[in-house]
Amino acid sequence: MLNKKRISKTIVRQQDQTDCGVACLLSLIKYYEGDGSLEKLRELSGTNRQGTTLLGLYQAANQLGFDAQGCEANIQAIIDHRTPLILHVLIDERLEHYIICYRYENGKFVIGDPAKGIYELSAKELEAIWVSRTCLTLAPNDEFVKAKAIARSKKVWFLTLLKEDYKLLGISIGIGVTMAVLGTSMAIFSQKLIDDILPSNDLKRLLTGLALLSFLLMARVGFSTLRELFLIRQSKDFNNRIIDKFYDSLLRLPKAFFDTRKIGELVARLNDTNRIQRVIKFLASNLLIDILSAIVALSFLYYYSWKIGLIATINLPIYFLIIYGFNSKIITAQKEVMQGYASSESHYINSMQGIASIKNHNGLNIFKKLNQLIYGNFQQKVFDLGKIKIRLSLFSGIAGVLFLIAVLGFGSYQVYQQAMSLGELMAVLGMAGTLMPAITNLALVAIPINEAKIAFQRMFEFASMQQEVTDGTHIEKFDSLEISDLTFRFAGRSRLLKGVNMKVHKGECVAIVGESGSGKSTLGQLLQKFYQKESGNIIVNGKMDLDGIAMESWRNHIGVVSQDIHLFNGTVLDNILMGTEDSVENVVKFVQQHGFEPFFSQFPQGLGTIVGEEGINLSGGQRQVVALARVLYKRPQLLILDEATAAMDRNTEKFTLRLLERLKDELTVILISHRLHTLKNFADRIYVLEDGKVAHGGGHKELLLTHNFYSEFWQELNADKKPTLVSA
Ligand SMILES: Nc1ncnc2c1ncn2[C@@H]1O[C@H](COP(=O)(O)OP(=O)(O)OP(=O)(O)O)[C@@H](O)[C@H]1O
Repeated sequence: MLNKKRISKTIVRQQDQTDCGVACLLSLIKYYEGDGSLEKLRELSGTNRQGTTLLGLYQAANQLGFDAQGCEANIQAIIDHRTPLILHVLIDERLEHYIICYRYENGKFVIGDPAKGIYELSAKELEAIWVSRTCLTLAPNDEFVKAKAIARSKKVWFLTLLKEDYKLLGISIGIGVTMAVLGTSMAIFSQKLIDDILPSNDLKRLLTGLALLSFLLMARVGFSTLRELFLIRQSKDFNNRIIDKFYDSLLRLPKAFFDTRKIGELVARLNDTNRIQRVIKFLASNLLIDILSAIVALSFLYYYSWKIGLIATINLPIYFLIIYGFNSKIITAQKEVMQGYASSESHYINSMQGIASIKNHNGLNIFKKLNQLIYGNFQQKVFDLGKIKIRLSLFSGIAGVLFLIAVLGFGSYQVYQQAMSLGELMAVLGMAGTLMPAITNLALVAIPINEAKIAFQRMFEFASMQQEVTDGTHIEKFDSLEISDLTFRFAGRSRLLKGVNMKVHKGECVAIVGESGSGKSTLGQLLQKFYQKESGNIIVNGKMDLDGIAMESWRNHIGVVSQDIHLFNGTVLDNILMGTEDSVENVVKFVQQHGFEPFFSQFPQGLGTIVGEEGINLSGGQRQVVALARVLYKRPQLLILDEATAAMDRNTEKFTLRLLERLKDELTVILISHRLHTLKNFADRIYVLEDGKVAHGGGHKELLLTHNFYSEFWQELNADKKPTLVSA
């Protein structure tokens, strides 16, 4: 029998239309008691704005510990298949969608639909929408990680973050306990004052009592200040530590992670760490005091009147029931607020970065409207959460008032009956006055805890991702690189490189040319170890596979100037040094020796000119010159230039090529370029990338003998140069 309860508990709803595939996969992960997030699955499956391919789902499932298989099947095969599978269907004859078919039972298919939930379909109904007849079967294998194991590692991660704070937190908790006890002194004193001191007419007793009370209250103020001090110190240390750890984990994630993320979302998550700290502080400062205040106050209530104590005890579960009812609503609303915040942050960054395109396209109004929509949506979520919180406070507030009235009413009755003194009534009211806010705070504690839980969850999601593999063999120098039968595909995409073969030796310059989108830059990125190849070999120095070489060692030997040059905030000098400790004189010497001086002297303050967001904007060509100086200063042995001269004027490009020619003995160059005319005299070999393979390779003359992308260029150029008859 199919466990429908388990299905309805584990089905994950899609966040938008493109998520249906990953939502199906996540539902099945949860169905098999695992855990995960849409975020992670999106990355593993290469989900983008068009959605997820079945191939992407297959790849993600296999990486997550499933034995997955994509197949074509028919209805009978699904009836016979007794475990859940994902079907690719067509809704309303046009919309591609994924659903889960859990099982065929009692003449119907039990369907889990990330858009609509759980329902049943007859064979005929399913046949009508399952047009492609493709499906993904999956069964968890030994590598499948159960949710419990994930929760354990989450806990360990969190505790390691908090470990160094135990002492400070312990001290502030200790102070908190003392404060909770001292907090009762006022109530006790009021009882003594009314029942004993005032009737005795003894001024000395009154003064002694007041002095004692002043001392206790002062001590409370002193302790409170001290505790605040400890807590802000803990805040500072914890925030530094958590951001340091999180930022470090982020930087160590593979490049593929950043390809699919919006910067705003990442920044929002970094800011989320503050929420966690706020809650730790709140818990350490308020929670324990509230618990202790409640216990102490309740004990005193029992001490003065067991009946009033009982009234209080009965009242407590009411609060917790109220909170329990609100819990899931708050969690969902809070998640949405955070998501809304991340989206609006991302929208700001995106629009600021693309300000030129917005202006050129007269897109101000559209972006303004978009902002109203995105930010409005965020504020609506904040409003919705606020409404839930207000409802919660309202109910708990009403329960509080009812409780106080009950205590006052019953206490007054006791005084009428002379079962209680007036002073005791005052003390009881005082105690009830401390008990109520403490209980209300405890009842509301679910909110910050949930907030921190979500923030932690969002942070852990990134921090726990597989980082770049950095270890391996160190190499002393670079001699040669040989690529054979290299294949590669981006997650969920068809194969981009289908068996690339090429080689380059020390002192050589090879060029890679081909149409846009043929995979040249991707090949360059594979050489930078940004992505994992699918198959084939990249052999370094004739013996070592690139995969086995330590990341740091490899990156020490290579230098890259890529299509998108990023200059960091700081001076030109800072950008050349990139954190290396060296004297300015040495950099100046380097700049002079390499002939960069005329370029940098054009900048207002030469090497000291501030570039990047806070300084002047350099032209595209100037940026490329700075990037070239930066990479050569690193003294790489293998230089990868990806359209590195594309923005330069003819003279600057000539300077660059001459400089590289000069350095050729100590430098191997891989040049990815569309500037084919430059290659004739510069490149020792030219590889033409076509349909994922090196279709042609050789020197300039050799390539001109066959028909290819490179020879076509020269043919057209020569044709253009032929004299034409000018009609009179
Ligand atoms: N991170 C990515 N995820 C998925 N697909 C990608 C990613 N990066 C690039 N692609 C795709 O891979 C293909 C090859 O891109 P690549 O940048 O390597 O081409 P290219 O030959 O260098 O093009 P160009 O000459 O225009 O620079 C393109 O279709 C591109 O859309």
